[in-house]
Amino acid sequence: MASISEWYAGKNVLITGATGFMGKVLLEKLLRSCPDVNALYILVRPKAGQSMSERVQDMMKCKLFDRVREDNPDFHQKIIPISSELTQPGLAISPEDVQTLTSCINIVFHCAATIRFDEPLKHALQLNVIATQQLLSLAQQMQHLQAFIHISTAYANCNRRHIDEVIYPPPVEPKKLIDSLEWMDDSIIRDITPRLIGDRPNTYTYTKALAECVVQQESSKLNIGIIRPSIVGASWQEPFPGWIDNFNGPSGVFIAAGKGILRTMRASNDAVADLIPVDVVINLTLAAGWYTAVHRPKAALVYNCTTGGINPFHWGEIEHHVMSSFKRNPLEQAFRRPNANITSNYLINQYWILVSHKFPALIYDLFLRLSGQKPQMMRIFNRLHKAIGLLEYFSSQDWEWNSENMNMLMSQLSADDRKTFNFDVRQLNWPEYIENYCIGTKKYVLNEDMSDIPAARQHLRKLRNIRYTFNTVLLVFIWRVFIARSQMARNIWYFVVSLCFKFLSYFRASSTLTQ
Ligand SMILES: CCCCCCCCCCCCCCCCCC(=O)SCCNC(=O)CCNC(=O)[C@H](O)C(C)(C)COP(=O)(O)OP(=O)(O)OC[C@H]1O[C@@H](n2cnc3c(N)ncnc32)[C@H](O)[C@@H]1OP(=O)(O)O
Ligand SMILES: NC(=O)C1=CN([C@@H]2O[C@H](COP(=O)(O)OP(=O)(O)OC[C@H]3O[C@@H](n4cnc5c(N)ncnc54)[C@H](OP(=O)(O)O)[C@@H]3O)[C@@H](O)[C@H]2O)C=CC1
Repeated sequence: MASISEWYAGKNVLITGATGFMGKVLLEKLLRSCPDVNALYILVRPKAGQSMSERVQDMMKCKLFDRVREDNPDFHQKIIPISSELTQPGLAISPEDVQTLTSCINIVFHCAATIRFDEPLKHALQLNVIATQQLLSLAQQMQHLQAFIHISTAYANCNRRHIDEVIYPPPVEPKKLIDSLEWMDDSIIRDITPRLIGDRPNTYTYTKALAECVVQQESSKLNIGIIRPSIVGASWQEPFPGWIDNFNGPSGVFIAAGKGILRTMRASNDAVADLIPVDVVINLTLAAGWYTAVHRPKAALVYNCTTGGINPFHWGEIEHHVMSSFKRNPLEQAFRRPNANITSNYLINQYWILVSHKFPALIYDLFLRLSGQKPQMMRIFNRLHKAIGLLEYFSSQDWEWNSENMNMLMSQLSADDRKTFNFDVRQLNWPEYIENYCIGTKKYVLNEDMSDIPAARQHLRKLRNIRYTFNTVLLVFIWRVFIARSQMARNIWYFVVSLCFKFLSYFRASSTLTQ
């Protein structure tokens, strides 16, 4: 049987969400490990004042593509951008482009989605469900399509504790919901959203569950695979360790902790931190594409792409390794020395928020005001509290995912494919991975130079000295206030001083005796 790379040779691939975190890694891996792939069609929209082509050109300059660039400087010729806005009717693809896609595409990878946890329901539905439906309709017109791979999330069914590799009945029939939301006013939708999402934490997980149902409805007409990654983190090995380009999920938390801003967060020390490296997800996705096309399973196969059941690691351990990594490789211009702690106790967390977040922010903003600058720390903390508030649901509990299909797929690969498209997370060394992850946030998200580490360490030493001085001054001040106001404090003070004095005289006496 042909290897995975051989199978992709000569194929035309369609990717949605190629400008996103996972889409970019998918594009890079295809170009690097399947060099004979014919063309990669990517659906892209203009954004933030940049045209589609400018965006694609910028993307290809990204460091992520360095290895591909080395192997093949003309790699960009294989990438064919197609203008598309997924929230528009017909995905806003021109009739000529529809014609091209329907006549040549062999495999579709659907990565695009809104992953924001606070997305208004109507928009999340539009992008995560309706766009998926429209893409499936387009796929049905593709004359040479062999597989359709949909990227879902392991948390689509996070209202269950144990999650099998099956598509669960949707919370509501997607079509009915789409029809009803069409005529509803935004304010009404906002009001009924909590009732609709029920025991799911946000519109993201809710609409991803509906999208799976929409995909299943088409599974009799197409060869479909569904990938459900858990919390996707920096790359483990490919194209280089620690590659990450965004603040989503744990990355923003790590950065905030590394900068010394985040000191406390609600999370359970013993809960499994189901992180999965992005390269593992992409390798599995490409292998699943190959398997779906070659073996044509009768029903859509779901792959829970998780680590918890295979090589578990816990939030408490993550906290420890993140902190020690940022102490060894500090971020530049930290606000305070990195020292974040997680707790599952609401009241303790609130106490530390007050003492370690709000109080220092207030003092710093006061300092900024007095020095004629605009206060900003309180604003940063308010945003941070909003973000971590949305993540706490996922860090305070754990889930069990069955990952039999991932194991089955691994058993189907040749020894060479298992190396080239490695998704065996049993080999993942967590401390090493977390170290590279933290360094990756520094290098690729914050664009900090590793040569600045000595200066960053020096800055941390300065912060430590400021803290010691501040604590000493505070202690002396509080004590002075007490001594001035309370006879009892004065008595304690004299007692402690006389005790120290006696202790010292005793030592002096005993040392003169021994001479
Ligand atoms: C050491 C302790 C260790 C303890 C560990 C505990 C860790 C727990 C982590 C648990 C993670 C669980 C994730 C669960 C995932 C489900 C997986 C998925 O399926 S789906 C995948 C998971 N999906 C997600 O993770 C999505 C979650 N994110 C959201 O929903 C929204 O970003 C938001 C509501 C948090 C903020 O909305 P809003 O206020 O409107 O702000 P915007 O978004 O518009 O961003 C504005 C600017 O700020 C930037 N920036 C953003 N975040 C941070 C940050 N933390 N910091 C700094 N900066 C940040 C951002 O880049 C942007 O910059 P620019 O472009 O302007 O230059
Ligand atoms: N990151 C994670 O932790 C996890 C992600 N997933 C799933 O993986 C997939 C990819 O996630 P990730 O790469 O992290 O997400 P990103 O937010 O990084 O990327 C989303 C992609 O979708 C595109 N997109 C969004 N809206 C539109 C639109 N209206 N029209 C055209 N394109 C649009 C974005 O394009 P643009 O650049 O133009 O905005 C971008 O390319 C998603 O389906 C997500 O649900 C699953 C589990 C975990």
